[in-house]
Amino acid sequence: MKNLETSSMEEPEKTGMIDTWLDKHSSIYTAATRHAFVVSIRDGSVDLSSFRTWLGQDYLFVRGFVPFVANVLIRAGKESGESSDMEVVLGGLASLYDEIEWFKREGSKWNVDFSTIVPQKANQEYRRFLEALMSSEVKYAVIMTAFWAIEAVYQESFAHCLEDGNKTPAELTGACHRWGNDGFKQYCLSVKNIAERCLENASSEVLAEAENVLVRVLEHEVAFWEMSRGGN
Ligand SMILES: Cc1ncc(CN)c(N)n1
Repeated sequence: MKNLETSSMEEPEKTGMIDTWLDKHSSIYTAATRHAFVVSIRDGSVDLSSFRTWLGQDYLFVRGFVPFVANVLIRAGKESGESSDMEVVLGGLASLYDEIEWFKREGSKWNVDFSTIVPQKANQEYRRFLEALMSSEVKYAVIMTAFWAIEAVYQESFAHCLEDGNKTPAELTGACHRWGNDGFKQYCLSVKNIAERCLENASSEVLAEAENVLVRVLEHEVAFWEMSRGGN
């Protein structure tokens, strides 16, 4: 299985449309990447029943995310015009196999029986949104922007739980390393650079759609954290 932690090449950060949009929508971006649930992991006050809720719901989310990434992969092969896009997305897709195995191990560790878990409203709505994005009507630049945002929120959030001064409980650092490691950060940067390259040549309609989709992803991420914090 491809290991994102060791295989990513260092990519330079470029400033483009996405950073402009993140500045413009900074309050929802901060709400998604510094949510109270994430901050509670970092400061050690996390309610473990919330963590268990997140674990079960995210397992279901990731199973729905696999076909979404597979769709991105097909489109990278057909529509991108850059052969390296496919490798970047393929690396992400391959790592989802490990991610599902990791969830199963965590499920046993935390006594979360995934077979009995029903997706909550925020999860269902997020997955419906992903399904809509898989339509062939949605432009490659738009789906790439969404793909980047989905991955980047987890990267930023969990990296925050590992930054200096954290009191993240030892039993939760595995989750934080899964998305907070440098390889995942570089992979997110590769996806961002693909999205930026596509946005450079996009029409104003496509740019408006990509901006809207970016904000919608952030809203879904906030709702997902909120749902997790609700516990049960
Ligand atoms: C809700 C959510 N968003 C993003 C990711 C990162 N793939 C995730 N696992 N779950």
